[in-house]
Formats: sequence, structure tokens, C-alpha cells
Amino acid sequence: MSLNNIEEISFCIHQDAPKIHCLTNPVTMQDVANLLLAAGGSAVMGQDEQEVEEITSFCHGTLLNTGVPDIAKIQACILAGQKANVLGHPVVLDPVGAGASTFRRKELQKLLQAVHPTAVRCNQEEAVVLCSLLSDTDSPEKHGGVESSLQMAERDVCLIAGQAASLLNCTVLITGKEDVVSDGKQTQILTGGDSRIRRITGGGCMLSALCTLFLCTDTSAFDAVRAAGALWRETALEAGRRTDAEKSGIGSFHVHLFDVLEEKLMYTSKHKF
Ligand SMILES: Nc1ncnc2c1ncn2[C@@H]1O[C@H](COP(=O)(O)OP(=O)(O)OP(=O)(O)O)[C@@H](O)[C@H]1O
Ligand SMILES: Cc1ncsc1CCO
Repeated sequence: MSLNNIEEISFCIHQDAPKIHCLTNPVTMQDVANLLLAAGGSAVMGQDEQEVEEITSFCHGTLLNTGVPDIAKIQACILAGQKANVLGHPVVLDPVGAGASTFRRKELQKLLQAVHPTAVRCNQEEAVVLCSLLSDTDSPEKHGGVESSLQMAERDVCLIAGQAASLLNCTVLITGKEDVVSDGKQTQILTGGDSRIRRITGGGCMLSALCTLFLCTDTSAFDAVRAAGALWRETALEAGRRTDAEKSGIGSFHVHLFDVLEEKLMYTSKHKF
């Protein structure tokens, strides 16, 4: 069976309640755990190398978010990612701030030599850095830390997404003003959303978790990642509408994201099946 739409994906998630092993960063850890619960899955956080393989084994998907990296964290990501690869579990890489330091670039290169991600979710700058690491070309000189310093033309984002997908042999979702999803053979642009999502930290980290959850259903990697990207943009759009209706601010927008996501997934799974 191949699941093609959000109703079917949502139904599967609520039936199976996939557990996601999240090796993530302390800045957005709680949001990532709450997002997975709101969506119908759950998170298990654990990143000591003595336990990661065991935790990966009983989970259904693995999220490797390399924000706030250190040597031990990267080693744990390698062990968890390799275990997930052996078990055939989906692995999502979120290479937060990939170009922020020489250390991050070196450690990411090591991780990518050891682990094959099913999907990568990143911003434009992180995608350009990944491509430079994989093809031994120069990285961009200007860096925005964990935010993207680049605002590329849509056509260039499509090219980078296709290049990264081919180099990594996986599905790549590059987020920004528009999102681009590619598996190297097919590429799609996602629009809509609400730019206020850039004023909370973790909008990308939460989306990477949602991609991992959707990849735990019986659908192709391209369709799962595209569905997660599209749903997250629709969620932001509706969260923005509710924030405006209440004349509220960014804190309310943040909370509405969880309410809207839960409603969108609950509604579709309850009413369609
Ligand atoms: N200008 C924009 N307008 C609308 N939506 C946007 C805009 N920029 C980013 N987004 C959306 O915000 C979400 C996060 O993407 P972003 O590129 O900000 O990730 P990120 O930099 O990795 O975030 P973080 O590091 O805070 O987790 C995506 O769903 C993306 O579609
Ligand atoms: C701000 C920040 N620094 C490392 S991770 C993170 C959260 C957004 O990815």
C-alpha cells in the first residue's frame, strides 16, 4: 500500500502512534516532544552512547538534529543512525547551523560518511553548506549561525535541493520563504504559510520531527516529506489567522501552532475513517 494523502497518513499515525528517537538540541527539545505528541506520535530523547542503540531499536524512526553539537553527541548520532539504517527505520537529519563553525562542518562530514539519512530537512544556507561538504567545494563565506544568511531565487533553491538529494541519495526539504522538496528525480515547491514562524525558534526543528513521524507510515519518502512540509505551512497560516483574530502576539502564535496541528491531524483521522 502506498499512502498518498494526509488523511491516510494521519489515520496511520493515530493507529500506530510511532515513537521517534530524537537526538536533538536543548533549545527546542520540549517543542519537538510536544509537537510529536500533538501530532499523534511520541518522542524518546536519549543521547548517551551507552543507550542510543537500544532506544533506536524500540522506536520507529530516528531524528538526528545536530544543533548544539559536541563530540559525544555526534558519536551518539552515528551509533543511533547506523542502528536505524540496519533496522530499516527512517532517519531524518537536521544539520542545524551546518556552516557556523569548522567543527560543525567536520563533524557533519563524519556523520554523513557513517549514516545514510532517509531525508534531510534544512534551511537554504545549511543546504549550500551540505552540498559543499559533499562535493569538496567552498562553503559560503557569510554565515547566519542557525538562521539562513541566504535568500536564494526559487530556481536556485530547486537546483540545490536536487543536487543535495542526488549527492545524498535521499529526499531533501529546503525551507525558507518557499519550501522545496526533491528526491533528485522529482522536485516540488511549497508555498503559503505565515512568515511569523521565523520569529519563534524551532520552526524548522519541529518540522524535521514531523517529517520523521510521517516517514514512519507506509508512504514514499518524497510524499511523506512533502506532506509534512505542506501541513506545517498550512498550520502556520491558520495559527496566524487565530493570532490576528485575537489581536495577540508571537507567544500566542507559538501556542496556536500546536492546537492547529492537533486539530488538522485529529480531524482528518476521525472523519475520514
Ligand atoms: N518567509 C517565510 N514565510 C513563510 N514561512 C516561512 C518563511 N521562512 C521560513 N518559513 C517556514 O518556517 C519553517 C521553518 O523553516 P526555517 O527555514 O525557518 O527553518 P530553520 O532555519 O531550520 O528553523 P529553526 O532553526 O528555528 O528550527 C518552515 O515550515 C518554513 O516553510
Ligand atoms: C538557536 C539555536 N541554536 C542552536 S539550535 C537552535 C534552535 C534552532 O535550530
